[in-house]
Amino acid sequence: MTARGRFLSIEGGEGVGKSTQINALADMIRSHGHEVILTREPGGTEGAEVIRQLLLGGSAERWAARAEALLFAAARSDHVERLIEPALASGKWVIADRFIDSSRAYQGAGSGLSDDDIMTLHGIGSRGLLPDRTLVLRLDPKEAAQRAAARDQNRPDRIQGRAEDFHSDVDMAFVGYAEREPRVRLVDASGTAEDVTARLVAQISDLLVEPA
Ligand SMILES: Nc1ncnc2c1ncn2[C@@H]1O[C@H](COP(=O)(O)OP(=O)(O)OP(=O)(O)O)[C@@H](O)[C@H]1O
Ligand SMILES: Cc1cn([C@H]2C[C@H](O)[C@@H](COP(=O)(O)O)O2)c(=O)[nH]c1=O
Repeated sequence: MTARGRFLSIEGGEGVGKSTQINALADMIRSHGHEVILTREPGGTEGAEVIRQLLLGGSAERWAARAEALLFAAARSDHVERLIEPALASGKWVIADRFIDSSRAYQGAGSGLSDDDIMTLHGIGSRGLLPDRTLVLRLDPKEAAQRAAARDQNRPDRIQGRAEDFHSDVDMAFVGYAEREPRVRLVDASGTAEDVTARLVAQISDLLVEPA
């Protein structure tokens, strides 16, 4: 019987380097003999990518907080059922650029829904699937904002463009998860990309047993 693959998520605020790091992390895991699938949220499947456009485009007021949370949960449900679960069942590793902890931090802590409500939606949509390990990249907010602004030529998406207080609540929520939940690890995202990759690898080394 094929051993189930491992599921990792990379989390954190805007511009901290998540998308940059998942490729380097995947290369390192592949060098240990594992097949790795990279994916992102919202998105990862055809339907979820359509929902991504609905969520990230349009005016700041396009969605009320509860509708927004439901749309993220719907996108995640399709992503889990059609991509993540089949990949894990066939022994592949999956690395997701954001997962449920983004909903807890952005729609929960940032937008006022309770953690219980977010997790109830996750229970219905995705049978409560949690990553084996969640790596939260943290960077000084000014440096992260500069990185994101340079990348996006100062055109933030609907959620990225929210107030500083919102993003600070999101960041503190991630810190709280790491304090209470052993699967969640904080990783310093300052320095070179290579420095950051080394810190990420150190946080998953216990999972990296070579396949038989
Ligand atoms: N260690 C680093 N040092 C300097 N610049 C970096 C570093 N890592 C990533 N960057 C640059 O910072 C910008 C943001 O990085 P990236 O897109 O990986 O962040 P992200 O966390 O995925 O952002 P978002 O959540 O907003 O999509 C990119 O232009 C990237 O090239
Ligand atoms: C999964 C998820 C994401 N978000 C927010 C966080 C970001 O502002 C965008 C995604 O953009 P990225 O460039 O791909 O990081 O969506 C959220 O609010 N809730 C979620 O569950």
